[in-house]
Amino acid sequence: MELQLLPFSFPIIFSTFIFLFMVIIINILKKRSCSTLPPGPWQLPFVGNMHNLLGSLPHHTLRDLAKKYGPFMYLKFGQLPTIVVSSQEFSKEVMRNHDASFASRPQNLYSEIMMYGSTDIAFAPYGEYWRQLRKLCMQELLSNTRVQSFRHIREEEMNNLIEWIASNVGKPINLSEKIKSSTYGITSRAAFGNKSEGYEEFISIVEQTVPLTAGFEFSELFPSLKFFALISPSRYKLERLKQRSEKIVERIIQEHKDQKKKKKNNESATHEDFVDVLLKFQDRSDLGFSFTIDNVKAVIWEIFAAGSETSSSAVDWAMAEMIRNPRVMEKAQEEVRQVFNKKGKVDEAGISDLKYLKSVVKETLRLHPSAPLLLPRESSEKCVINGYEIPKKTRIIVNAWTIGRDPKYWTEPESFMPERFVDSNIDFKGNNFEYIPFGAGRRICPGISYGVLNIELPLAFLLYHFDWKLPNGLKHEDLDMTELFGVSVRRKDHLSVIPIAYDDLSCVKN
Ligand code: HEM
Repeated sequence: MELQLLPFSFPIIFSTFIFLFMVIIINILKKRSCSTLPPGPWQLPFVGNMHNLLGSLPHHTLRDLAKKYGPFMYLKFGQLPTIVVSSQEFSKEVMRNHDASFASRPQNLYSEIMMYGSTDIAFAPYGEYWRQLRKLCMQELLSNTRVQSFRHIREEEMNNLIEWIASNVGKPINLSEKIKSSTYGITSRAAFGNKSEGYEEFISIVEQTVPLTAGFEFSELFPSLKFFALISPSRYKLERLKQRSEKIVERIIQEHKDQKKKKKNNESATHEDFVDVLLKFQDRSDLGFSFTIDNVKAVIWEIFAAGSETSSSAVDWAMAEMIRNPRVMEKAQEEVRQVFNKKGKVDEAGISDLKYLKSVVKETLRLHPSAPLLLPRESSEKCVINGYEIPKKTRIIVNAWTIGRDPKYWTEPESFMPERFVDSNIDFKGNNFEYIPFGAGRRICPGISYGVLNIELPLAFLLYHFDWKLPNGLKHEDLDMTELFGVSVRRKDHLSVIPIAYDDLSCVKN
């Protein structure tokens, strides 16, 4: 079968190469005719599969290029003109001084398919729809009151996790898997009210879409070659995943509608989940913008994906870093135990007293920002920065990972030293441009409080109840910290560890 195809496929491959060669030459000529662009490599045609072809992750490769061309670098991803920002100074230019010009996002295959034509918050183009939807999200979904209303869910899920670990004391466990399923459990209950049927499948769909969210697919890098977009295997994969996720979301929405009919009007609104809230706003004429059932589905999907993957990978990194740095682990445990020993159990009320643990979380997000290249932005108008003219529709990538490790701003940048944050005013709210794990400006992450609580609380539980050992005599300094590519960067290996009980665990055994 394969041999029969060979005579046909050779001319196709050959003509594709000739065509790509022509595209590259045209691009070189175009670039040379414009002298106002920042310096940079003329072309990076295969950046989409950069991690496979060059054996390097995009944020690493972009850092190496920035060392050569500077922190405000121009390059082309295929046909896409792109600026890569790798310094505090230029990230401030883009996300504060010229924030309005760079507040849009490029659309991609993922946002077109999974986000119902980019009608979620993260991919919606900058404009009235995004503004209204973001306001709704900030006031109704991710407000402090709403985040607090999920406290019992977080504590219950954490107690379940501790109970499971308690039954496996002294044995190696896959902590990464357990952290992930607890975090998804919290988001699932906050979003849907329970771990509804199909929730495991929903998680698996999110995981399969993660590598496709970055918009680095071949067909996306050459948008004028429309044929490639039509036959793209990613399109086919995403369409199939969407069909599966849509069935689950539709069933959840129907269950909520049925429950609402049964509920009496005066029933408490304090236990509203995200789906309840979003359905209240669907098709409302007084909303000032059209919010259809497809838009509801896009936001549900987004909150589920954004709300779990980011926090669970941060907990995983924090545990791995502390296991590699026993001094930090001991100090963090001492603090957690001092705060909660009187109560004999961890609860959310005490989290605000964990000054050192909060610094551990900040340090984790400095070295391992969940989204190392943030989410790409796109210029909505021509704009001049540092004398360079950035044309409309240029893609902007901010390399938060590189900035977080730059020796200009950080002493011993590669070391895990939470102390650097202890008496420092630097935070992640978008005011310190050398530290931007949640981005900055108009499009800064709206889920900071929700996300950070979902990192701090699990860590407090894990550190309070257990000491941790590596299995098979593995030394702490040998723990592998290799990253796995995706829009959210996880550790490549699962964290396999042995829990040793610190207390009698009576609080979770009851
Ligand atoms: C550790 C946790 C998290 C990290 C590190 C993180 C990081 C980010 C980053 C870097 C961006 C892009 C910001 C920019 O372009 O300037 C972003 C956007 C976004 N995040 Fe998060 N995030 C986290 C948790 C969450 C959670 C829990 C939610 C929701 C439940 C969420 C929802 C969103 C949304 C909707 C956007 C798009 C905002 C917009 O475009 O207007 N994130 N996040």
